[in-house]
Amino acid sequence: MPFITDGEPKPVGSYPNSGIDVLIVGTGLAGLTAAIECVRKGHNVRVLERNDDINTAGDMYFMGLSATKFFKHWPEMAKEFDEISLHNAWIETFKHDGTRMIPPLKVADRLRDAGLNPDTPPGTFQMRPLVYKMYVHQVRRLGIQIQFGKRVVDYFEDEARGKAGVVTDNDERFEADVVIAADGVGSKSQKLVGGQVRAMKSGRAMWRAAFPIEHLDKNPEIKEPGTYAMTLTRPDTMIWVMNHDVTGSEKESWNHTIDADEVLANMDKGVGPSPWSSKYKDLIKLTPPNTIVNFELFWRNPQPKWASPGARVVNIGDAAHSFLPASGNGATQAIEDAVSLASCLQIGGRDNIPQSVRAHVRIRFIRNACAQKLGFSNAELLQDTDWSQVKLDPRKAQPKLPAWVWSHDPESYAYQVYDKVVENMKKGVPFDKDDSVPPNYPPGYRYEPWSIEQIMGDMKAGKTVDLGSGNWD
Ligand SMILES: Cc1cc2nc3c(=O)[nH]c(=O)nc-3n(C[C@H](O)[C@H](O)[C@H](O)COP(=O)(O)OP(=O)(O)OC[C@H]3O[C@@H](n4cnc5c(N)ncnc54)[C@H](O)[C@@H]3O)c2cc1C
Repeated sequence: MPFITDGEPKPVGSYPNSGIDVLIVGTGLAGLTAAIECVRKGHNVRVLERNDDINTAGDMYFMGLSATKFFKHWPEMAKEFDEISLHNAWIETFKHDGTRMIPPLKVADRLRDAGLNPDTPPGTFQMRPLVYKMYVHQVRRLGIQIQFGKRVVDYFEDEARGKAGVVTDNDERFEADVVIAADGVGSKSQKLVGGQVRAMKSGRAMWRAAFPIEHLDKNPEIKEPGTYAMTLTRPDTMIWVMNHDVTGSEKESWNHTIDADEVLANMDKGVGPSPWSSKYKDLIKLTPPNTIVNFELFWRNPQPKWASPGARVVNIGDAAHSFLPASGNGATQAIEDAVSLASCLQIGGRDNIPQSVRAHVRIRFIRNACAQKLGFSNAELLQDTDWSQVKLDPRKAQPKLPAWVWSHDPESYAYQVYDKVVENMKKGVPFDKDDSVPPNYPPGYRYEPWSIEQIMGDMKAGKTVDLGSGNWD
């Protein structure tokens, strides 16, 4: 079985050994961040992954500033992130029929116009394969042990012995002081942890593809950057994303590809807005085979149960809370979770693992529920843009990227509030009445359970998404 072990572990700003054995399931962004940060916090880390290798597939996602703050501890990673990031990018916005709605503007100028510092943007669009490779390089440098081909089918905990563990499909058992379930949507830990929520069909899906830019050489007109609405053009890669109504062939899987002909036939049938510009169709025709992912979008309500009864198994990332891919927060919140949990475990130490796990969940839940709601409202905005308004005011097509999301530092926040959170837990203060802890969610917000059914009901009645109390800007 392959291990990644050829590195020399020298984390910057590292902590002494905590004696805490951590077992991580999953090598998504959540699992790999947890592995890297747990090493720095002095924990002993082992990682299990069901696949035979790290899956560097995918196209693009939005990486929020808050998720990159921990790079300051990892200079090689920070350097690589800078190298793979687009500098001097510019954006223009087109309608599906090819009409230009917002003229081209340098991203830096757009940020300056919004009163933001272009050197520290709220986040950047990144290519998943490049970010993943950057993570893999860091994992290698640290010599973190990843055991591939280990499909976890069950989780358990033994409170008396202070241990938790997993069982694989080959009946192998792995144990540790704490197990981090970073195994994505539909985590196998749900049987033990509870908190399973129903996945609701949204009726929507996305065609998305990333491929080498040379494929566009056959049609130079299409190669012009910025010809399409939802595209990212990099020097070597072309990426496009189109939202559409379900056609019957989509799946919630990043490996589920379909033919270009199917996309074109559906466009001709009037799936999604029409008429589509012929330029979009030409782009699809040039997309190489086995490249277009047809990803079905599911909604899941927020749920606060992320830890097992004895708090020795804890969900992070998509395993705890899923985001719509268009909401721009799934990767960011997954990384924040990992950084927060590694920190809480360090603060509490080996004798207080369940307390630290519960404090971490309390620190993260309301923030995530708010980010999910914001993401939902942003995704709806992208989908149902009122173009007549956009012509008048480009900000109408702009997703909200408020300071409470991007300015957050999940590591320093955990150190700032941990003691107070634990004190309030001990006093029995409910998590949604914890006014003595500074918020990491919209200032002034008071958490109230909400559901997607409610939001959809409001939207069908012509109301805008009610985000709730507090300052969400
Ligand atoms: C191949 C792939 C491509 C993606 N591409 C994009 C994209 O282009 N754009 C975008 O916005 N989002 C994409 N995502 C989703 C995005 O990465 C996540 O939503 C987000 O980063 C949260 O990550 P996560 O680590 O919580 O979950 P995930 O990224 O889903 O990672 C979960 C990991 O756990 C492993 N795993 C699952 N079940 C088990 C099990 N039973 N036993 C052992 N291991 C298990 C999986 O193989 C995977 O490595 C992609 C995800 C994947 C897996």
